[in-house]
Amino acid sequence: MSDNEISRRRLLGTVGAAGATGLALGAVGGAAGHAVTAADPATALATVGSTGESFHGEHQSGITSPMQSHGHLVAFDLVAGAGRREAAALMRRWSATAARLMAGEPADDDTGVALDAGPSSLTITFGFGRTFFDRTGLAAQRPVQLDPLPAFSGDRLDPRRSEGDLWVQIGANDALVAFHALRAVQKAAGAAARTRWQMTGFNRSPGVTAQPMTSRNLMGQIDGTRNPKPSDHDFDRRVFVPAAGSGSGSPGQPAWMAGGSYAVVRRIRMLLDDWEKLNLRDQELVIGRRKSDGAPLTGGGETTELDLDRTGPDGSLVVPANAHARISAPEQNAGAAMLRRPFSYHDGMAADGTPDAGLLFVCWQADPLRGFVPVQRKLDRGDALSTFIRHEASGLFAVPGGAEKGEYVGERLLEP
Ligand SMILES: C=CC1=C(C)c2cc3[nH]c(cc4nc(cc5[nH]c(cc1n2)c(C)c5CCC(=O)O)C(CCC(=O)O)=C4C)c(C)c3C=C
Ligand SMILES: [Fe+2]
Repeated sequence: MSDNEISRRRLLGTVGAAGATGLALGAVGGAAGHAVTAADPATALATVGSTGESFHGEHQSGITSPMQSHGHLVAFDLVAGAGRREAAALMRRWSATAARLMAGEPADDDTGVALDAGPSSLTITFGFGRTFFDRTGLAAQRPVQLDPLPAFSGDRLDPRRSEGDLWVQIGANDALVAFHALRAVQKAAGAAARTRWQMTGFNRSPGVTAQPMTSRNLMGQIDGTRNPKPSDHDFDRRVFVPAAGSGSGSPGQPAWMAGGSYAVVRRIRMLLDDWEKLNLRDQELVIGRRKSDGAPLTGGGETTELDLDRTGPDGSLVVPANAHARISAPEQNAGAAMLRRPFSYHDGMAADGTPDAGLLFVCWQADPLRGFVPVQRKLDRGDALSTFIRHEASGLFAVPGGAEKGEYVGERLLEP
């Protein structure tokens, strides 16, 4: 064991105590304005570093886990000649790597990038794309839910940054921990799979607002208010595939998907130069909610229901007919709903000089035909927001249930 590993483990030994006592965030990182070195007096690990998510469980982590400040989405294709055996070995390696990193332990042949940091709420989530099943001879096991998404009129999709045999979502509350996990996953792919595309995103850092609050996107809106909540009576039914025979299931789901979910991934560019030219009132009419606090234009606070029938003194609807929050509401889409868990992205400047920035939109549902598809169909026809966004890449992935101890993710598909 190297000295670095020893010091990392020593540091991790403080994790339990730090987490339990709930350290003041003021202790993080030492004084501002000078570089903090190892010679400075030690402080225990801050809550943000010491918090960890569990790799094992009924569902994979990274679906209902709190949104993290740093993320990587990466798709892989199996190499020519790699089939079911190689895919099973790959999922075994990836699961072992994820379990270690999420516990704050180093990977095999560790790069050292995350040494000294705690788990930092790292999650690593694995999914299978439609093409995975033909490549591995498992076409009979492919869920119909992975049938291609319909083409939408506003789509400007780049196939080189879309789909893929395998998909990995990485999230962490530290940029180095997230990058370290990305490299470890890529390295563990070995000779079996090659990166097809990779995207990097971010959200607010934990602790930067006076109270915990719904995140903002790069248009400045509070985004996520009306997400289904784990405490909702129908949350599990909406988000996760039920076990066969539970009586509550989506039809046609294979047994290996029990406890799993479907991720729709869209890289949605925001046309920020155009958006930022709109005055505040017009920006709020596009969404149907106030920008400052996310409250409906019909009044109340962030969590007050929209009054979709309310008209103003001139007789026009207060929440316009084409407002995004109206068109996407479950009440307008036969109950269709999804759990939105996005990252923002900023990839510098596009060739035309505008910011290449927007939303890595990731949404989770038990069946895309009862979640993303009907809602996007409706948005595609008449959403006021569509003038200011462009869907540039797309992916649909079956994300199996979580692994029990001693099991790897996808084992129920690959070695039933
Ligand atoms: C097909 C699904 C959706 C896409 C694509 C989408 C893109 C998108 N949305 C925002 C900003 C906001 N969306 C809000 C609400 C909202 N959006 C969707 C679906 C998609 N959005 C749903 C299902 C909902 C909830 C509707 C409801 O339950 O009533 C909001 C309002 C606040 C909130 O509830 O989260 C904002 C703001 C952007 C910027 C965007 C693409 C870049
Ligand atoms: Fe939305």
